[in-house]
Amino acid sequence: MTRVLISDKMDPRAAEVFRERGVEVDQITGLSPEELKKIINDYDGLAIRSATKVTKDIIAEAKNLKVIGRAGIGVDNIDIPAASSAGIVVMNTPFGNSITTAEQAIALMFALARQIPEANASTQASKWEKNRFMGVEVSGKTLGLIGAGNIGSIVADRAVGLKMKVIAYDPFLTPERALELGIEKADLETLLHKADFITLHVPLTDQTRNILSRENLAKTKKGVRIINCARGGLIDEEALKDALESGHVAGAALDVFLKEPAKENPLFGVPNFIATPHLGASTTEAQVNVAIQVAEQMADYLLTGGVSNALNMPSLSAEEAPRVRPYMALSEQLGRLLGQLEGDKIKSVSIEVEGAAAHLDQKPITSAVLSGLMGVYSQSVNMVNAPFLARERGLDVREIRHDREGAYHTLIRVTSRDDKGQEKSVAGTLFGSEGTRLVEIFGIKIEANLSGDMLYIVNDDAPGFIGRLGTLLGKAGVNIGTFHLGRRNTGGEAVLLLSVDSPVTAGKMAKVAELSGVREVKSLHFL
Ligand SMILES: NC(=O)C1=CN([C@@H]2O[C@H](COP(=O)(O)OP(=O)(O)OC[C@H]3O[C@@H](n4cnc5c(N)ncnc54)[C@H](O)[C@@H]3O)[C@@H](O)[C@H]2O)C=CC1
Ligand SMILES: O=C(O)C(=O)COP(=O)(O)O
Repeated sequence: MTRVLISDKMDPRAAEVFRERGVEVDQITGLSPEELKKIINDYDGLAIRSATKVTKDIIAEAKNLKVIGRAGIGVDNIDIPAASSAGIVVMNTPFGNSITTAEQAIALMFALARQIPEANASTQASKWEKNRFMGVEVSGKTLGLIGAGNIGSIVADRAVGLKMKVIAYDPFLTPERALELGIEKADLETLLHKADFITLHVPLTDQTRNILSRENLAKTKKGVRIINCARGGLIDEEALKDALESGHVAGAALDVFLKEPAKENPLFGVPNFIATPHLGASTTEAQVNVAIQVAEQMADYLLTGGVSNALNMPSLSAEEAPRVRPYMALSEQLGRLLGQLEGDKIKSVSIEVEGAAAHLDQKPITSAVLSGLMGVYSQSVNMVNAPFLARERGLDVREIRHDREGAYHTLIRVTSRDDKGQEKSVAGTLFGSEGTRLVEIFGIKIEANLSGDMLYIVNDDAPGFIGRLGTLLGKAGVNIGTFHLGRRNTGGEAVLLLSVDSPVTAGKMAKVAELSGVREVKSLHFL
């Protein structure tokens, strides 16, 4: 039975969805890394929010884990390279909590502008300090967005509605999109100089870490107010403390901290500072959205192979999966065939799709070819980690799509190139419900099913050979299942692909190799 662990607080609808889909689910929150390590091996899926840290060490113990689902956006608590090399799909829910988080940023902007938390505390302490809490209007002010992706764009939309002027620093924001949002694209320097409010909506990466450094904070306009609902680590907390204390920064509201849970922080107790405990995504609506979505996505993957919102694998919808799966099987076989015949001589590979295959997303096909090719060397290779391992090995991979239809209604051709530039190519098609078929090997037309144990023999195309081979294999007790023959038009060379009932031992292979007329022999295995 497929089993999933939910290791963070999550709306109960996640567990309901898993159960409705026939997936067994345990929800155990607050586990220490050691406790999680001990039990993770029992699960096929792990559903988390931001509290669980899925480190390399945890992944090393997760021998059965196939998918990690993040009910939310940020995946900086997951070691994605480690998951990828272990063949584990990592998926998130990129839109389910965006509105909620954007609303939190706007709420914090108002809280800063009108000092609402302090005014609340003072009033309830019976002080009635009407003169102390003089605020500022946001209307007409400049809001500087650092990051204008999903959340940043929603913040921009709300801020434009509040009659603010919005400028955005985001190298990936196109001028057309900026125009559509009614905002202005700016470089970081300009934004720092002009903004009355700055709000951060970028992921935490090596490029964004400390983006509001001490140096950059010093470049901001005096009296600026800063909001961070994205990730701790984007702002130098010590420098922000100093800037608040000196009055250069008039206020700061942080939902996220360098170290979470933030039980202690240099900013705590500093004037004009507002803190919330990573509540950006915490509304009923957002939590229901992300819980249902993550459970659906994970169940789809575990039960049907459908992939959505994966960060380390191409998407494949549950509806698309049955249509693409036969192509993936064919691609895997072609990759495996080439991998077994050409081995580590392969320096580059090109994957061509033609006919019906050209209308499909090519990414799953490429992943499947690479998974077959690299799977020859390691049993832990799969669709997720194959492209990653190929890159690591320096394998050059090209994808080519032909709209033309040739002799077959659909065709996949895989060509390898060795370091001397020599090309070897295999091609296959799908035959309706009958499944996959190899149709060409190294320039020779053939028709063969690639499955189980097989023998690949290149021999002189001369009378009597097949009889001699049959006799030898018969005497050796090797039962032939299927027999496929192809010949080159020139050069008197033929190719034989035989399926055999059990692997042929090295001793018997040597006897075949000695048979007169044999130029090459190899035993092959397919899944
Ligand atoms: N506080 C909370 O509870 C929540 C926090 N978040 C966080 O909000 C952040 C933004 O989320 P989304 O808008 O959904 O992400 P997104 O991926 O849609 O947008 C991020 C934007 O940042 C831009 N960007 C990337 N690198 C950049 C750089 N070096 N300089 C400037 N811009 C850069 C990208 O081009 C992109 O447009 C993430 O860090 C996410 O983890 C998300 C949900 C809830
Ligand atoms: O979705 C995100 O990136 C968040 O930061 C939300 O975190 P949470 O699920 O509330 O722990």
